[in-house]
Amino acid sequence: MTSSNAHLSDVASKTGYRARLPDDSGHIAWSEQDNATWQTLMQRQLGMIEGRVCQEYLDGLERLALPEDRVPQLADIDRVLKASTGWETAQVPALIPFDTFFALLASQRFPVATFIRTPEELDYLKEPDIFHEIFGHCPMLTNPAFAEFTATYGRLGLAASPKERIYLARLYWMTVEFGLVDTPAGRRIYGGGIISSPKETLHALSDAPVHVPFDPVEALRTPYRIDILQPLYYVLDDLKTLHDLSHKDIMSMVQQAMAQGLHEPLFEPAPKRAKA
Ligand SMILES: C[C@H](O)[C@H](O)[C@H]1CNc2nc(N)[nH]c(=O)c2N1
Ligand SMILES: N[C@@H](Cc1ccccc1)C(=O)O
Ligand SMILES: [Fe+2]
Repeated sequence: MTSSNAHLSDVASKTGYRARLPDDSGHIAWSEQDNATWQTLMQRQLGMIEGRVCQEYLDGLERLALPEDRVPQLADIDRVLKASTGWETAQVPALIPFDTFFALLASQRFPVATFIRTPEELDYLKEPDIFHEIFGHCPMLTNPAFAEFTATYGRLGLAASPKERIYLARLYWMTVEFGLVDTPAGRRIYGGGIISSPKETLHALSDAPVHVPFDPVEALRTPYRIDILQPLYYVLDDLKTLHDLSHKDIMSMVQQAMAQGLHEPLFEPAPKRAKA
C-alpha cells in the first residue's frame, strides 16, 4: 500500500465511504454494478448532450474517447489530459477540504472521487462521483483556455483566507460546476455539475431556472445549495470571457463582493440534518 492508498483506506474505513480502493498500480477493480451504472449513464448522456453542451466540451469528449461499457481507469484519462493541457487526475475518496482542493487545482491535478453513484441516484446525486468528475469535468480540461482558468483559480484559492475561499467557491460553482455559455448555435452548457446529471441537463436549459448574464462580482455574491437542482445559472457571453477573467484581479472582485453583501437566495434553506 502506498501512503496515499493508506490514507484512502483510512478515510474509507472511518467514514464507511463508498470509495473503491486502488491497488498499488492505481488500478481500481470496479464491480459489475459499477460498470453497468457507468454504461447506463454514458448511454443516457450521449443521447442527451447534442445541442445542449458547447462545442469545446464535445471536442474534449471526443479526445478522451471514454469507454461506454465500463468505468475508465484514471491512467487512460491522464494520458489524454497530459497530452492536451498538462493536467492529470488525483484519486480522492470523496469531497475533500478546500486546502487539498485548491492545492490540487493549482498543480494541474483534478480530484476524482473513486466511487460511482448507485442505480437509485442515477439521474442526480448530491456528491461528486467518478462519473461527474470524468464525464462532467475532464472534457473541458482538455481545453487550454478553460484549463488555465482552473489552474489560476486553484492558485488564488491556495493563497486566499478562509473567508475569501468561501467567496471563491461561489465563482467556481457558478462557472466550472454550473456554467452556461451563449454560442452562435444557441445557449449551451459547459458546467460539469450539469453535464454529469441527466436530470439537471434537461433542467438547466428549460424555462424553470433563472438565467443571469455572467458578472464575476455578482457570481461571487450568489449563495448556492449543493443538494438541489440549481434555481439560477450564470451565462457567459463567450468562453473567452472566463479565460480573460483569469488575467484580471479576481481577489479585488472578492473584496467588492464582500463589501456589497450577498444576494438573497432563490431557494429554501437546506432542511436541518436530522440529528444522527
Ligand atoms: C470549491 C468547490 O466549490 C467545492 O467546494 C470543492 C470542495 N471539495 C471538492 N472535492 C471534490 N472531490 N470535488 C470537488 O469538486 C470539490 N469541490
Ligand atoms: N449533481 C451532480 C453531482 C454533483 C454533486 C455536487 C457538486 C457538483 C456535482 C450529478 O448528479 O451528476
Ligand atoms: Fe465538480
